[in-house]
Amino acid sequence: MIEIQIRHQIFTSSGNKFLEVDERISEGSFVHVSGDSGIGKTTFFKVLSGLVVPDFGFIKLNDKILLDTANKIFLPPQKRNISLMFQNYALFPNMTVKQNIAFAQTEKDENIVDELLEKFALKTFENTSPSKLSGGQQQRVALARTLAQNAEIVLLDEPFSAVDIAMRKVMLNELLEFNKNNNSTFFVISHSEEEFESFSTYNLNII
Ligand SMILES: Nc1ncnc2c1ncn2[C@@H]1O[C@H](COP(=O)(O)OP(=O)(O)OP(=O)(O)O)[C@@H](O)[C@H]1O
Repeated sequence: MIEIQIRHQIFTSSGNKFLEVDERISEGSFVHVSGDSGIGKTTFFKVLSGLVVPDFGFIKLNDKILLDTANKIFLPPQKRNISLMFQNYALFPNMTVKQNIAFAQTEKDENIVDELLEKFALKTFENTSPSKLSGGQQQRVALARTLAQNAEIVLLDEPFSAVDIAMRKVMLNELLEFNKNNNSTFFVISHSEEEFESFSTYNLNII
């Protein structure tokens, strides 16, 4: 079970508001995160992963407390076993595609890297710098890198925004398979409701 309680003031162009989340989510869920633009979805991911400390927060993953502001408990990002794919990919320009994907692995496993290169049609670019790739190709590298971490919680911020429809299907199937096989919990921010409606097991709408 994942318990999440967050209250955090965010500063938007239309004034200050509170990002408020209070949810209990079963492990292994595929969570579709929705909400208006600028409502705080990315900030929510940053709080979950430990990049932002909220004004108030309690996050528990099974028996492990990741955050408890009332008791001054804060596990840093590297101790949370959560992987995060940013909207802007944040790939390392001085590494090849393959090195980018392998970098994230705490336990190195080249077979997994090769499998991901294959599945996301990146094999031919494995020794290329990501800066030479198109936006959609870079997004595929970012997603492969995030999955390669094999984390308990996977956070994906608009993971398909730059890829074409055919590749979206491939990537989506890959995510679902990964979700099922690894029992990791996925949180996916996406504006395409209909794409996620049929298979997401939990809806988290931020208001
Ligand atoms: N650490 C922070 N503390 C307070 N406010 C923040 C913080 N980080 C971002 N903000 C503000 O919170 C607001 C919400 O931003 P955020 O990127 O989380 O929204 P979003 O729902 O992901 O938007 P979009 O769907 O357009 O990507 C923005 O106006 C931003 O300036």
